Amino acid sequence: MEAVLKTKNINKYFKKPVPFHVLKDINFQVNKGEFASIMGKSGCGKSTLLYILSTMDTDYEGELYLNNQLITGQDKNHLSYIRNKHIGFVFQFHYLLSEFTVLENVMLPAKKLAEKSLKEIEFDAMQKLKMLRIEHLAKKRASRVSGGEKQRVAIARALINNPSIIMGDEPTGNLDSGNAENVFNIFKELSIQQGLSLLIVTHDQDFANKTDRIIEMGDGRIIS
Ligand SMILES: Nc1ncnc2c1ncn2[C@@H]1O[C@H](COP(=O)(O)OP(=O)(O)OP(=O)(O)O)[C@@H](O)[C@H]1O
Repeated sequence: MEAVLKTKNINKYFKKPVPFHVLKDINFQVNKGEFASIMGKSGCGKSTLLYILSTMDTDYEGELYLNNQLITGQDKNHLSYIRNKHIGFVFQFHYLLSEFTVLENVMLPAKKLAEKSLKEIEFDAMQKLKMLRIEHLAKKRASRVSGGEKQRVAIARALINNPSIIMGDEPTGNLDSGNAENVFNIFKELSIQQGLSLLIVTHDQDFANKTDRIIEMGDGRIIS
């Protein structure tokens, strides 16, 4: 199995307000095309782990690999590049720029990467919007589309640089059941048809049950 993401003995400590061992010996991997979810009680360390896996937090012990490349210890600029190129994020809140159009929002991470011309980026962004069946919204301001549509725009934006993995922190947390199912189906399609890996933190048992694997966390550890 080809690992897209892999951790070796990740441990994390918070020093304040009191010393606290928040993540304990985290060892797992997500394979190419695998759709995995992370579940666990509030406060067990899911967001803290995702913050490390997404390369945002570098203050931990152990090793993190992305596409077999050691990420731990890389400098900030390189981490920012890796994050933008290889990881797509979808959060509970969409974080779209409300005054920008849908198309402009989707184009932003590719503009930041600056590896393609604006014409190419616009073409790619339209392709992603078509894939998510929201191309008719391209010229609308982000503030003018519905909640479910906003989350699909956020997914299109996460996909624009063709990442190896999508990470999500409760991406369906703000959606009604119909829209949540929609997002699940999009993720499933991406994993099957494009071999994209997904690692999604969720409190939604129905959502998790339908993923390929549930990673259960408890008290800072992976328990199953
Ligand atoms: N910056 C911080 N400093 C100190 N303690 C923290 C910090 N961030 C989080 N914690 C603590 O670490 C533990 C894990 O928090 P985390 O946010 O990772 O949990 P979670 O599983 O994502 O919870 P939830 O499901 O409620 O989002 C909690 O006890 C939290 O209070």
